[in-house]
Amino acid sequence: MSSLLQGVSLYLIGMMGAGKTTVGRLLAQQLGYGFVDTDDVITQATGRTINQLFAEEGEAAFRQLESDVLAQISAHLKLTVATGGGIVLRRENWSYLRHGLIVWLDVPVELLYTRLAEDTTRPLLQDPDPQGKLRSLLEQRQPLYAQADLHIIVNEGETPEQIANRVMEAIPSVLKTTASHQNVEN
Ligand SMILES: Nc1ncnc2c1ncn2[C@@H]1O[C@H](COP(=O)(O)OP(=O)(O)O)[C@@H](O)[C@H]1O
Ligand SMILES: O=C(O)C1=C[C@@H](OP(=O)(O)O)[C@@H](O)[C@H](O)C1
Ligand SMILES: [Mg+2]
Repeated sequence: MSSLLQGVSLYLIGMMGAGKTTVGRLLAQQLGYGFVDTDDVITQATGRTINQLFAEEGEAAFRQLESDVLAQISAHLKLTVATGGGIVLRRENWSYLRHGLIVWLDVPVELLYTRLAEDTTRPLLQDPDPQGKLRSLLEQRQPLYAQADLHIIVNEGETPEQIANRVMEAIPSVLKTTASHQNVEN
């Protein structure tokens, strides 16, 4: 598979709780790729948590850091990149994501909510109605996530391993589509 990909990196996008970090690690192992999580790079570089950054600097400053980090990551091949759920919001980020194959992990809001109900590390969910917040964020972002190369609809009860396997199985179909597009256009 990694020879088929020819070193092209994978970028996982999707909502908070979709499993980008968890599934991304597994995919990196399976592909023999490096693994990078944009949130981890930001917290390591700043020495602050995502909660602290949102509280002390604001979301706009966080988004700028996120774009800067993504720009640097996109210079590398052979990575599986777990992004933060809001990476799709900035147009400039798409030019970096397009360096690789973009995979949308699409998880129903009810499932996201059960996964994140006890979680305190996502500042945007520190809201009186976290499920409603997830719903409105998804409504806003869905058309952006839909620009991914690969759309993986995750079902309840599917393990991270099963999801990673489905991504692996789906990759050749996207590469084939890309190649046939090129044939038509050239
Ligand atoms: N397929 C899955 N089934 C059950 N729980 C999962 C699954 N994938 C991820 N999780 C859990 O959901 C939470 C969010 O996962 P995470 O990988 O951090 O998502 P993201 O990076 O997309 O926000 C974590 O507690 C993780 O263990
Ligand atoms: O959806 C978002 O806007 C965010 C998602 C988080 O990452 P995960 O998607 O890994 O939870 C993190 O970047 C930050 O809390 C903002
Ligand atoms: Mg994550």
